Amino acid sequence: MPSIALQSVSKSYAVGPLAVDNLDLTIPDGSFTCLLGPSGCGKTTTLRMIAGLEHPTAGSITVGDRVLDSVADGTFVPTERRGMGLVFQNYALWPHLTVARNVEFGLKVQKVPGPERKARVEAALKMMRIDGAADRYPSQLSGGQQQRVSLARMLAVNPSVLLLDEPLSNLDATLRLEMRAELKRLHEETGHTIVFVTHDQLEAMTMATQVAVMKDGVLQQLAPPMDVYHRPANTFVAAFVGSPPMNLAPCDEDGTGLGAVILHHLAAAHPHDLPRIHTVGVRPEAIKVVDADHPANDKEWVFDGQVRAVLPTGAAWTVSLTVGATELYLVSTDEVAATTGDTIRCAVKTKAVHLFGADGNRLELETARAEAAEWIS
Ligand SMILES: Nc1ncnc2c1ncn2[C@@H]1O[C@H](COP(=O)(O)OP(=O)(O)OP(=O)(O)O)[C@@H](O)[C@H]1O
Repeated sequence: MPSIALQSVSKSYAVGPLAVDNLDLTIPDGSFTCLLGPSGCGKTTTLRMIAGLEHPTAGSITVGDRVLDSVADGTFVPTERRGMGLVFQNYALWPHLTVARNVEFGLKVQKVPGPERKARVEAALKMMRIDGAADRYPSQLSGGQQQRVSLARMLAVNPSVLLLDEPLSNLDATLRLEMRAELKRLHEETGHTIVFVTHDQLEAMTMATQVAVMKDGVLQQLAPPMDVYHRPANTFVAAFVGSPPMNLAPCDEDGTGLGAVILHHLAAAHPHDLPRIHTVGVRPEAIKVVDADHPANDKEWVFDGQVRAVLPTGAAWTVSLTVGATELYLVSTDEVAATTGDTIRCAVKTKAVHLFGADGNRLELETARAEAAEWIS
């Protein structure tokens, strides 16, 4: 199936602000696209519009040359003719059918012959590790098991586009991890196009080939997960993706706050980069604990922080520390042998510092430098 393209798509309901605001989004064939954002940002509405369960109030949705929706010329292709498989949070299993019959249902509609139907039902149940419950009814299953049945039902039909709305939300942590791996493997094996709604950044980071980060109905960034992480488009994305989130420090005008201190350091390293930078950001893992006599230098921002708490997670140490009036988090994979109240010396590579302008948008060092040159002249 060719790419799905949403062009200038908006959606308003009778009450409230725009649920989706002028969205341009291309979902390439074979991609695993995660719609990521906090509750109410318009993810589900976007998915439902792709599915044909909701009408856009402006814009168009196309698949290659085929128009699925166009507000301008009144085109609307109903859900069942879009060839997409749907799994929503609320399972929608038939209560009077057993698990196996639920999974079989779509295949019957497609008139798949009996023996093939049986084989496909068995394979889908096995893949979702729910084959032991084939003869039970949905009311006899836990929420997580029901979620797996609805995934199995969709997989059995084998649609070329899978639309999934938080399909793993009711699973426990172990199963969730397994299912992520399963879905990722499935995607790599089948080459299906997957659109996956989640508010869980880890889920998006681990599975997606591209992540669409949304806030208040507006697309904030569309990029591969590593780009979203390493080059967040703005302070919202920087703070939303990552756990603990990126440390953000405003560069207050009186020059006393942490942001200003970092900026001062950057200015020493890059004398013309000062103006336009409003906020600086540092990922927790970019802060390294160094020896107490580690010297200041122009490649790193070196500072002393007071330890508020050391939080070992087993694989790493998360440290909450204060630097002046600012609280920071650092994450270290080496043991941090410090306790509350200790002073530790830390270093951050200058190139690991993220810069944001007054509008919250990312500034590349080169851009900042060019703007500074313009500002100075
Ligand atoms: N049927 C509806 N009528 C009125 N407003 C709605 C309706 N459905 C959604 N909204 C509003 O549209 C906005 C976007 O909702 P949507 O469900 O798409 O967000 P979401 O990002 O999927 O949130 P969640 O993660 O909580 O499901 C919200 O402000 C919501 O209140």
